[in-house]
Amino acid sequence: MRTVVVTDPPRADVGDAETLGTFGAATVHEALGRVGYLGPEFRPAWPGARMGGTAVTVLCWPGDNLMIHVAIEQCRPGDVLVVATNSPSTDGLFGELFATALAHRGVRGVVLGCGVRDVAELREMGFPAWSRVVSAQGSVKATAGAVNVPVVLGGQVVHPGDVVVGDDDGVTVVPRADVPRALTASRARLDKEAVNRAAFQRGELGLDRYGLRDRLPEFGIEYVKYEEYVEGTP
Ligand SMILES: O=C([O-])CC(=O)C(=O)O
Ligand SMILES: [Mg+2]
Repeated sequence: MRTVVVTDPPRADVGDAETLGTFGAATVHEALGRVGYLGPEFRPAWPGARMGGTAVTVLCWPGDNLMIHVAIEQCRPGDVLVVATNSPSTDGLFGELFATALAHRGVRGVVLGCGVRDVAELREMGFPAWSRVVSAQGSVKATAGAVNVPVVLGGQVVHPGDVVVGDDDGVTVVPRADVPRALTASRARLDKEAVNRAAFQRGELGLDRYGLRDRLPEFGIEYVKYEEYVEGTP
């Protein structure tokens, strides 16, 4: 690995990233074809956190947040800091002091493959943060890593400039080239869900609405009266 800091990488439109943030992690993930989700391990540090921004990526050594200090200078308004470690770590590499510096630069949030700390302060500040764990474990500032190189988090490759969407459901990453498709497909999905929601509010069933009732035999699903079921049960 080269200990490089890549400056000014191309990034997705920050307005588009913000819009995808309002759509949410689940909608964007579904709209793209059920891809890009970092998985259920990535949890918000406080409930209600929501954001969409463009990735500034950081590769740190476990227990060492030197490269976060280096990365902050590279962050521009509308960015999201995405922190990976080059071997698994639960240490609390990031807290409210880093968040203060990022908020000053107009950064919309942070996603950490390791731990976060100062959760109460992050909640009070309203600074969005997602991580695998909460951990008070402190860090050193000793080892070089990289900034704005591709990193892997939750099995997904995150390139600098990709869109990162986070909410209570977790985090979804959208490759920069897929942003136009994500916007169109997410809007279509939200419109479709609005129509379905209205139908469910009227009492319609998904079984009928989605044409599933006629397909029940195909799934091998049969209806059996309770008495028959009990009699047939050994
Ligand atoms: O300083 C650290 O190592 C992380 C932290 O707690 C903060 O950013 O407030
Ligand atoms: Mg702290």
